[in-house]
Amino acid sequence: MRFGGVTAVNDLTLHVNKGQIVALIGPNGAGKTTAFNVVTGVYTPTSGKILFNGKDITALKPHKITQLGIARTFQNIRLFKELTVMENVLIAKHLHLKHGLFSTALHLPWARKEEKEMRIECEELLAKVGLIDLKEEVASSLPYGQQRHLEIARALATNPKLLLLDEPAAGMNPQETSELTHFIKNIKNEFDMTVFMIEHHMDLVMEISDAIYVLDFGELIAQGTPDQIQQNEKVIAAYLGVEEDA
Ligand SMILES: Nc1ncnc2c1ncn2[C@@H]1O[C@H](COP(=O)(O)OP(=O)(O)OP(=O)(O)O)[C@@H](O)[C@H]1O
Repeated sequence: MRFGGVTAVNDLTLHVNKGQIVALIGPNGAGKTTAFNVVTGVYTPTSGKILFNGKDITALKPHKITQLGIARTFQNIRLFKELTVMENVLIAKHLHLKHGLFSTALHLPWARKEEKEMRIECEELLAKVGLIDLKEEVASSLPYGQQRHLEIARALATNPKLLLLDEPAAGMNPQETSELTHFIKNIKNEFDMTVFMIEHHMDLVMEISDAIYVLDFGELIAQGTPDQIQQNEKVIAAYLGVEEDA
């Protein structure tokens, strides 16, 4: 992926296998978010291909890619802060509603039925992720860690097969990071989910990843299991030697 004269990601080949948690790590500016943006259709790669379940999804529009089963969260929290936990998840669910928000607003009978079914599905989702007791709380009133959990729950409301998490532990203290680690593990099991994440918190990455890819200046410098990555000298030099969250 080039931006004018800048090659943000160069010659990256990366596989995320079904049922795995795969992490993409690397120093600031290494090209991680650009890689996510290419996968989710925000950018069309200058060259190369993105395959999802064997289908070429290169250059599809973001909403089309979401419909095919890829959901994502962002580095910064993007909740509807004044809406409740339930409403935040319901809005995401509407993306998949056949009749759309307009017919729901008109209270057409088939829209009402679908709305009711959606509410049930959202309640089931919130129960699975441990947020059901907070469903009527306003999003901004939740502690930071739970706002992050809600963002992930909202991404799950589109029934993805693959979940992309862009620095889910950004700004978290060790306690919140540890809770997030359990949260992601739980999601993987509850939803039989495949997870591809960018993360700087090495405790989290090393504990839950099946495979890790390391980018530096847009180039892949290493890939392997957490043990292999921890011992890789190129990685230590490029990344693990620098302070986390730098
Ligand atoms: N839209 C854009 N236009 C021009 N250059 C861009 C654009 N997006 C990213 N870049 C450049 O691409 C390179 C990679 O940036 P990117 O944000 O992908 O890195 P990153 O690894 O996600 O960093 P961070 O950990 O800070 O989020 C940087 O040099 C950045 O300035």
